[in-house]
Amino acid sequence: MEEKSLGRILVIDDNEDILFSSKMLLRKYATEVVMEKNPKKIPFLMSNEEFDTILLDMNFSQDITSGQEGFYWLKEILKYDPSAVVIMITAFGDVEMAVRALKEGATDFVLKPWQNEKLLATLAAASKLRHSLKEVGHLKEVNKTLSAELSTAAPVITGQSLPMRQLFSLIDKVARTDADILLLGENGTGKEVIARTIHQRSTRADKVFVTVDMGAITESLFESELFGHKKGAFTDAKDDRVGRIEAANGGTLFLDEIGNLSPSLQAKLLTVLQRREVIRVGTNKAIPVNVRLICATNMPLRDMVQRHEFRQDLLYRINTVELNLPPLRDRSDDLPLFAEHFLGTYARKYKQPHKSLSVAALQKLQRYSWPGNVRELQHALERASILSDNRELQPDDFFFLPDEEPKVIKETLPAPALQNAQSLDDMERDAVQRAMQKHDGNISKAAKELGLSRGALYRRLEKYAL
Ligand SMILES: Nc1ncnc2c1ncn2[C@@H]1O[C@H](COP(=O)(O)OP(=O)(O)OP(=O)(O)O)[C@@H](O)[C@H]1O
Repeated sequence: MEEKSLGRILVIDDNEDILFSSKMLLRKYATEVVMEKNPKKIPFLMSNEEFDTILLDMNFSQDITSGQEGFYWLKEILKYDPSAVVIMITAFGDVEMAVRALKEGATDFVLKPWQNEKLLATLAAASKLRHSLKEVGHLKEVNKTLSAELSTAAPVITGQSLPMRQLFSLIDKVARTDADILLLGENGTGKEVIARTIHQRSTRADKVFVTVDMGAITESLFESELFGHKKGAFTDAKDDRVGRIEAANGGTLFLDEIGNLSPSLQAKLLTVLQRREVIRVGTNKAIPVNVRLICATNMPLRDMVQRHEFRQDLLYRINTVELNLPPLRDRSDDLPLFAEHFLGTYARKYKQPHKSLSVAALQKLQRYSWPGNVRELQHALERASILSDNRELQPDDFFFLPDEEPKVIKETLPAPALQNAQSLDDMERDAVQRAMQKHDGNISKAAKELGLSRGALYRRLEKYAL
């Protein structure tokens, strides 16, 4: 055993010989050994100090062997520190009493006179347990803090556009069902925000929400990150490690950018999801896991299945319910709400008066195509909040790069036409008209052929009065 690895130990026994011999044995392995003859000092000690392990005698009064005092003090200790690790000392080898002590919250027991090796082994196991209990306590705290932060600092905006109202009514239906969910949508549409909202509205709300960015995990670290590993399983495995899937046990596992997984990693993930158990690298023990799965991607998974880039069986495994997050340009009715919310956030952040949007500025924002969606809107509003002196933000407070020209039109433009702006418009009008005729007025199909979003096509139809 490593020196000082047992942390702080408290020994409570009315027998001075026991106190002395335990101190002699433990001082090498503990950072400190505190000895106490009088159990009545326990409340004082427990409210002022923290101990990693406590060795507690069962019987304090001479000739009394019922263990009642030991049980009483055990309860007292656990009142002060519910995750205290207490080892009972008993001289009588009374199995019934030891079993009762374990039931009442003791971690283990040792018999007097003890063998040093046995006592050290018991303490080593106890110290590991204490370490894990503290870690779990810490993680719970972190999780609580994060959930509290999330619900206060970043409320989800429901939006008032039709697509968002439809989306939230679906969310309310599925959130409490535990069904696995696939979120599809362009970058910045709020997939992660929605995943957290589903978790918060689910029966697992008080459990963990664990995110894994599949796009950021390298092939070599995948198994260790997701499934965990045993100390020594590979060169860099210095400690045992819990994988993200196991860490999410009982809660929600959010796999972001699932479309970025290589085929071999897709196969590994599928196996784990089907079996609902993980095996840490370097072990062969299967650990059952109960997680609610939410996956997200901005990639066209169905097209990828056609092209054999994404496994069909994995798609079926993750898409029990599919939710599509519409791009911001298709829900311009939500812009005023988002703007109001983010302008409020930045006013508080930069300690400024709450700015608003002029009608003209709002119109400019509603005409723009927002390729970066809500994230881009957020940045545009933050920039304008910082740079503009206007209380009411004006169109000039927002700068956008011109909309990308639709791909099909670009490809078919004959070179000479570029000299004349008028004919460029004509050509765009022609292309839009042809696409609409070809698809019998079906906006989605025409937009797809032109490489435009539905919103961008609507604007062009309006512009050319088609
Ligand atoms: N409905 C919403 N309510 C509040 N904030 C939102 C909403 N939708 C998006 N946002 C904000 O927009 C930004 C982008 O959201 P989020 O990260 O959830 O998008 P994403 O679709 O997961 O993006 P990516 O695909 O790039 O990971 C975040 O800062 C988020 O707070």
